[in-house]
Amino acid sequence: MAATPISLSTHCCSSSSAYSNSSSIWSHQNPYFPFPAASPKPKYASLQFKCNAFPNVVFMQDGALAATVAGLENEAPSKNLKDGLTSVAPPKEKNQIGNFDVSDDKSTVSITVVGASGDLAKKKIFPALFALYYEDCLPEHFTIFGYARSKMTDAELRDMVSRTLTCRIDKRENCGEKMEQFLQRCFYHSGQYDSQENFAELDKILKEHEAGRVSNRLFYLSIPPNIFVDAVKCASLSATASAGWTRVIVEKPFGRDSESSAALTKSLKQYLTEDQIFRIDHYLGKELVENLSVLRFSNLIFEPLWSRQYIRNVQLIFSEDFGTEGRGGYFDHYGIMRDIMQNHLLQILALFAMETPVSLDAEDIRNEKVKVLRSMRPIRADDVILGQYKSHTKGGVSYPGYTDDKTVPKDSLTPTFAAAALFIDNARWDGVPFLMKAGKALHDKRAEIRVQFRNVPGNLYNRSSGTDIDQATNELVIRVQPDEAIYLKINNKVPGLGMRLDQSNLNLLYKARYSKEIPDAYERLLLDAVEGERRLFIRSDELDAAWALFTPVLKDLEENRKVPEYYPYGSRGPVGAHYLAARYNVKWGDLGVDE
Ligand SMILES: NC(=O)C1=CN([C@@H]2O[C@H](COP(=O)(O)OP(=O)(O)OC[C@H]3O[C@@H](n4cnc5c(N)ncnc54)[C@H](OP(=O)(O)O)[C@@H]3O)[C@@H](O)[C@H]2O)C=CC1
Ligand SMILES: O=C1O[C@H](COP(=O)(O)O)[C@@H](O)[C@H](O)[C@H]1O
Repeated sequence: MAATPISLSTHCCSSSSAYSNSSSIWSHQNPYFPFPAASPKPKYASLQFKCNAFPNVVFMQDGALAATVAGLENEAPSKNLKDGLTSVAPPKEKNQIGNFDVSDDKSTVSITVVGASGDLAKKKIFPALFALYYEDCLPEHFTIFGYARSKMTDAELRDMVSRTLTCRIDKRENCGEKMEQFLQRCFYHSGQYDSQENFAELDKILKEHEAGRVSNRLFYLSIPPNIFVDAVKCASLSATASAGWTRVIVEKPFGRDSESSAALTKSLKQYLTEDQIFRIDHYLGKELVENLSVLRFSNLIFEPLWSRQYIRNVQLIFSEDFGTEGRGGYFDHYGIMRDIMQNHLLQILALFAMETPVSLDAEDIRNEKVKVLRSMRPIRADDVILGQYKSHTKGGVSYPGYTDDKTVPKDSLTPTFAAAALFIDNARWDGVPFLMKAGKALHDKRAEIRVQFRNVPGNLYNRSSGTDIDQATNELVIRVQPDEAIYLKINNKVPGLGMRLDQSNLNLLYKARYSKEIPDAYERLLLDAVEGERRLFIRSDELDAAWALFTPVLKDLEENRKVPEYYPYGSRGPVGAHYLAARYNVKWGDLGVDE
């Protein structure tokens, strides 16, 4: 029986006076109190999306997240796709995958991976597509094409895809059988990225596979950025879907500063409308990043505390325990601030700090994110610490330094580590340091958000308990990876007759709570692109705002040839990061005992 999703759209409060010190946070008069006493009946409850990967969660067409309640009937209204298209069959109760009826015989989706012979295609895109297929998330009629200059037959592509299957599905039941079926849908066409003629050949073959159905086409540009525009031009002029939609997923880097990013956007827009461009930031597809808004807007207990009044600082931390191995050539042109901070960490910051959006619709969310980015104070070069890893020998194993990579110039000053202090000059966040730290070749691999709360004023236990309560402020940690978790550090009494305080974690560890594995970010994003759901993709004004923030400081650091602090491969990074944090009275949270 179909399940009825209950809309979780928030009925949001006005928060204009929320930063005053007045009323108790628990009071119903509190302007942050997000739900009216009696929640109105959801406008509609629709089952627009459902596949095996997400059995308890459905996405409404407007992007609203809805929880299913088993046993109730589906009341789904239907809406057609925006950008596009010719009619898609109205939703049915069964076999509905997002905007597609999986058993719809009239339309088809062709996904072309441009740059199919490359690293990202093998490592992420094909495995994600297979996982979606395995979970029955792709429409009934779909075809996958690999396109690149390398000469390959269909059989060779299939062999490559099956050999590089690194996805979470590979140990599952019937994986081999499903893979065989999936591979039968994969084809390859060799061509140049700047040849309209070659794309016209692709178009011809796509048409044969589409067999007269309404064709919808998704091109995934998994190629180096200098050939993005050529490929978009040729795809758009020679291989656009004639009746259905055409969308293009673009991978970062989206330029290396405001100027080059604007030029790229301008060039892309010669051939595509903004609605057709899906700029990927795969961190937005990570489960815990997706969960950030749920945490904030569907729990009463967090949103009232989400401001300068209660939060002392926020830390956004990314570290990898390996270097730029194999990607030094690309990396040296960008550095860690462009590779990680300007996009992944800044996107998380925007989601973390935004005001409550009007709805969960993509445009409403992206509007709020842009406002955060535009409210940010210019980053001072003095508030940035740069580092670069050097070789190190440990336990008889020697690890290379960054400049030992043959594709990196010996005198490169490109930072592989950076820490920075950022501020949002708006009413909610005035004065709260948002500290970012990102590095390669560090001692561990992690990505997390740490929220350190203010001290308890006039704390009764400050002196008598023998605990340094100043050190024991509440901290909320959202661990994006690995071992996805949300935990809250609280102070509690050590059991016994005495009065000694301890700090413990209230811990939601995903692998203990949920038996199903977490889908890879690329699965979610590819599915969203097929669906036309833009919430997790970067709009051009968001991108402009992100570059407007980072370009001046990058220019300053580069023009002044700021020398990075050298840190040994596998270490915790430069000491300068600690001085930077101390300047704002902050201690990095990832150095604690629970780490
Ligand atoms: N790899 C990763 O982990 C990540 C990659 N990205 C981005 O994704 C995109 C693809 O990355 P990745 O797969 O690593 O890239 P690759 O360097 O592996 O390039 C992909 C394909 O593009 C073709 N190609 C490479 N260099 C050139 C060139 N100079 N001129 C024309 N064609 C070329 C090659 O195919 P052929 O010779 O067969 O035509 C190659 O197989 C890039 O934009 C990258 O920045 C983003 C995040 C992570
Ligand atoms: O975009 C990038 O991300 C990866 C890290 O992604 P993750 O999902 O494995 O955490 C990073 O290694 C790479 O340098 C960067 O370009």
